[in-house]
Amino acid sequence: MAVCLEMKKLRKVYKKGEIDVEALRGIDLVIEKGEFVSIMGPSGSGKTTLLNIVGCLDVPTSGEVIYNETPLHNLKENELSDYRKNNIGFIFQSYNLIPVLTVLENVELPMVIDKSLSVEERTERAMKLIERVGLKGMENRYPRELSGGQEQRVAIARALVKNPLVVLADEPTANLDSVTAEEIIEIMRQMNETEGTTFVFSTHDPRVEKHARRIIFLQDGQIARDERR
Ligand SMILES: Nc1ncnc2c1ncn2[C@@H]1O[C@H](COP(=O)(O)OP(=O)(O)OP(=O)(O)O)[C@@H](O)[C@H]1O
Repeated sequence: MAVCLEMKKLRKVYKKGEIDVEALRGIDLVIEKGEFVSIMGPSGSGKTTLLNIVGCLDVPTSGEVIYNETPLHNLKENELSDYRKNNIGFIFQSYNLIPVLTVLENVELPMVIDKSLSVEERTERAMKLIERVGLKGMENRYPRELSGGQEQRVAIARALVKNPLVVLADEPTANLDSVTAEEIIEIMRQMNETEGTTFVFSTHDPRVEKHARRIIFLQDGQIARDERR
């Protein structure tokens, strides 16, 4: 299997006044292409910090993140932001859709700055994903006209629209009821199987856990267990 993403001796220390908070204390982890990985652990164990660093939204205090043989620490700030836009899809617990844009426009958004695609190609690709996440016929609705589960489906379509190397999801089901939470994970799983997209998501939720193929348990900023199923 080809390596998608590698973390080497990752450390993150937050300064809180006089106090240093060690959020990550030496994470070594290899994630292969096509994996479906859940990061679990108690509140404060470092899940969000880890996803933020892997997603180029924050930088580690020390250690390395290497994507597909690209070491992120060699990139300048603007290069890092380009790398993120082109290679990483995000799904957030609060969906983060743009309220004044329709479902179709939200899904098209990551492609708008990409001049290599025509308007027709963008629309076609977005519509295909909207259908794949089960929202055909809802493309002209606004986020306020959708349920939480439907909003998260839009977010999944948006995260996938540029064929990213990896999709990172920080507690994607935190605001959903249990049936909807399982549906959302099931859609992510189908995308993982059919498109081969690598997914890394954090969760507290045991209902979600059972769908993961690999579970990394964090405890106090370290990997306590790494289970494959
Ligand atoms: N910006 C920050 N400044 C200072 N400390 C922070 C900051 N962000 C996180 N921390 C601390 O780092 C540690 C790890 O936090 P993190 O949010 O990564 O944990 P988590 O596992 O995602 O928690 P939760 O499940 O509650 O979201 C915690 O002790 C937290 O208080």
